[in-house]
Amino acid sequence: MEHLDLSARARVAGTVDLPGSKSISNRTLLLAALCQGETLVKGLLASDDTQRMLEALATLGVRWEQVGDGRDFRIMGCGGDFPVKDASLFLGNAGTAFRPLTAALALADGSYHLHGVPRMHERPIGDLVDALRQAGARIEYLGNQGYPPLQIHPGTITGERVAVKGNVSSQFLTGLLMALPLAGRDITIEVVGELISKPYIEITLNLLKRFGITVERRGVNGNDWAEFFIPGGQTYHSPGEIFVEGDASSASYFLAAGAIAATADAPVVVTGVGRQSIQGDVRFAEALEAMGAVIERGDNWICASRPASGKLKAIDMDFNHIPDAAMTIAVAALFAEGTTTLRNIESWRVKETDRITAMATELRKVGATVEEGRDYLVVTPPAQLTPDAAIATYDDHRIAMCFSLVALAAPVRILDPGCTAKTFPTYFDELARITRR
Ligand SMILES: O=C(O)C1=C[C@@H](OP(=O)(O)O)[C@@H](O)[C@H](O)C1
Ligand SMILES: C=C(OP(=O)(O)O)C(=O)O
Repeated sequence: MEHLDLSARARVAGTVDLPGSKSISNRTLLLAALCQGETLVKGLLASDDTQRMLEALATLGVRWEQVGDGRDFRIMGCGGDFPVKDASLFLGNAGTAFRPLTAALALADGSYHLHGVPRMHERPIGDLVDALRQAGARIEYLGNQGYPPLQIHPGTITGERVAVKGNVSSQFLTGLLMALPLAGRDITIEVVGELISKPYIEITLNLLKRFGITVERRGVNGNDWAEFFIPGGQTYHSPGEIFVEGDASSASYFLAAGAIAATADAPVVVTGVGRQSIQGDVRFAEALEAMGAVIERGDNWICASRPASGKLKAIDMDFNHIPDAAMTIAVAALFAEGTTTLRNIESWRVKETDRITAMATELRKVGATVEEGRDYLVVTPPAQLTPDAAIATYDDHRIAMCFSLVALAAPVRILDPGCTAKTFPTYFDELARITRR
């Protein structure tokens, strides 16, 4: 297997211009397709996940073209009436493509076969399919019940109320929120049980608003996330031009590097996200602050350096709101004094791999003592990190990226480093630019 050997690099300093946000890129592409008219999407992320969405839209007959330096795209929307009515779409392992497209195509009066990589066929989608079926959609499981691949048949939307479970993935609710305005009638979405990953719903609502769609969030019995009312008779309106801000989850690796090893006079700075960001993962910086790191923020940048005392301290925190960036804390914990506990992260088990087990396994390879629970991880660092560990990455971009931080103390081998292409193909080049011996 291909690998990348990272030699020990004790110093880190410099600025990283972040690539575009995955979550915003894929939402924006689909919303632009659902519009009547053209949208210029600026600063789109170039990665496997966005490529899957672009290819899917092309297969569905949505015209788009690359403009300028390659990061800007013009999308010619089709008002939700996809020209191609019978298609097979390969969606890789992109949850932000698979879940919202399932919802949009279930309402699109066509026959669509949706499939992905083997791991995508192990990632649940049953709660979304159940909700769409309540609204009148006709969706068939082609493999295991509750999982992709799916065959969507033409259906008629009849329901006025759908219930969706919120405790496995917020992407199911995101898919419904993006697609149900197409139904042309008043619809209420009821969220059953605890909703996880809430900040991703904020991203969805924010972007829907920019595309002219009104959604009323209604609290019930003190739960602000209980219901979403979508008034009928709405159409998606292109904002004309939309700019994709930098990826806040991708920022986490550089900010953690700064918090571990940068000095205050030569910090690590990421540009593209800051105080104005609409992504929940900017709150990763708060977790670093709790560990003692020095963080500064501007409207469009965040800067990190190590604590004045020199060493990070352990934290015990609920990470349900930032599940992706939280993986970076599990590795930063190797550099902290004491035992770090990450709580309420059960969704890790159904992502690119079972991330709780995978992180525990790989953290142990560098010498950490790790306790793994159903929905938590407890990490105690060793006195010294074990050198030359070979980190398996399970085709999970975030495992490859967060374990690169081990090199701030000990040489480490990252197996299959190319897996970062899912969201950040140039990650290791950027890391090399800011690290020194
Ligand atoms: O909606 C989104 O853009 C995402 C939601 C999160 O998933 P869950 O809601 O499944 O936690 C996150 O992990 C994923 O990377 C992106
Ligand atoms: C969980 C992730 O991806 P997806 O959008 O495929 O759910 C992730 O990027 O960490």
